[in-house]
Amino acid sequence: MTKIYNRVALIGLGLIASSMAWGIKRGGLAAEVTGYARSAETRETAREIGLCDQVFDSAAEAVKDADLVVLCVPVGVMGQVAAEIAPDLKAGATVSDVGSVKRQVIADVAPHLPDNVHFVPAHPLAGTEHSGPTSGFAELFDNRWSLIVPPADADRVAVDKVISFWEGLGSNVEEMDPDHHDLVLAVTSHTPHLIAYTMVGVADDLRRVSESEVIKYSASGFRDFTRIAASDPTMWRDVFLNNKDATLEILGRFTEELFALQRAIRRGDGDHLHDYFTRTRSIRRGIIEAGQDTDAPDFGRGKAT
Ligand SMILES: NC(=O)C1=CN([C@@H]2O[C@H](COP(=O)(O)OP(=O)(O)OC[C@H]3O[C@@H](n4cnc5c(N)ncnc54)[C@H](O)[C@@H]3O)[C@@H](O)[C@H]2O)C=CC1
Ligand SMILES: O=C(O)C(=O)Cc1ccc(O)cc1
Repeated sequence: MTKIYNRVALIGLGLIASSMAWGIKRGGLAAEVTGYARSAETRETAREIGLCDQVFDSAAEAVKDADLVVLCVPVGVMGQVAAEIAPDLKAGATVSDVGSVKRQVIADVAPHLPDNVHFVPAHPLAGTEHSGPTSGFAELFDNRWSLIVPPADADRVAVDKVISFWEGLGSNVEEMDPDHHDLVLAVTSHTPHLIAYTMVGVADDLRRVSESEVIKYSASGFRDFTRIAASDPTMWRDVFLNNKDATLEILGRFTEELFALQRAIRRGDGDHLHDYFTRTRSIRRGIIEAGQDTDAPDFGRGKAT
């Protein structure tokens, strides 16, 4: 049990905040956790399940006396929430967030914060397709990366405390610059989500294949697509609207490659397809052999041909 903060305030009580609340309890990372969510129903549920020590009816009350305030709302409303809490932040407090996009969130939040608080944005690379206060679990961040994205002039002590906090929640932590974060996430998370949404939409449009067949006969790839495409629409709308440049860049490259593969299929160019798939297979194997896939214990090992 390592107490890092006296009072932590969680604003927005969905999947990530509820996982943090349970994880804070598990690790003894704070003496007290307070919470606030916009909807009265969410606040009531949070009270019923004992998610926080206190759930307040306003964000201002929840952040009073908090040493760490974490914004756990969709990225499109981060700025609005920062403006709401700014007058009530304790001097010397740290404000952080868990948004999936960093450059726009920093641009939206930073101008509202008083000079006497620290701003240390973060992003846990862990989640599920579920949302809301009952969807969280303490183990969500175990052995997953959390990226810390501090401004260049950030207070080192404040940054190190946020790092210890995420380590206490079970994460492996690395620091990253906001633009690079947004490009990496556009490749590894945002564009893949859009592709999953599209593929499930295509299957839904194709009336010759019934819905029950889609589920019944789906091999694991498509099953994963349907899981991902069940993610929260508000959260993902905000991700794309706020990481426009990087996702458009990656989508542009994706569609070019897709057209090239489409042409190879039409022309019967098996060499193109085989070369392409050989290259992509070696990327996956390289990641696993380098021991960088924290999720894949043995998968694929010893099968190199
Ligand atoms: N779901 C995931 O897999 C991951 C999500 N994130 C990021 O974490 C953040 C939260 O996502 P989730 O917990 O999944 O969402 P969620 O939908 O489960 O929870 C969001 C919460 O914010 C509240 N909220 C919305 N607007 C608000 C406002 N204006 N003021 C106060 N509360 C408000 C909602 O009532 C809800 O309690 C997002 O920024 C998302 O990009 C980061 C990593 C993974
Ligand atoms: O559920 C999944 O597969 C995810 O990809 C979870 C996720 C969603 C959004 C993030 O910003 C980080 C992780």
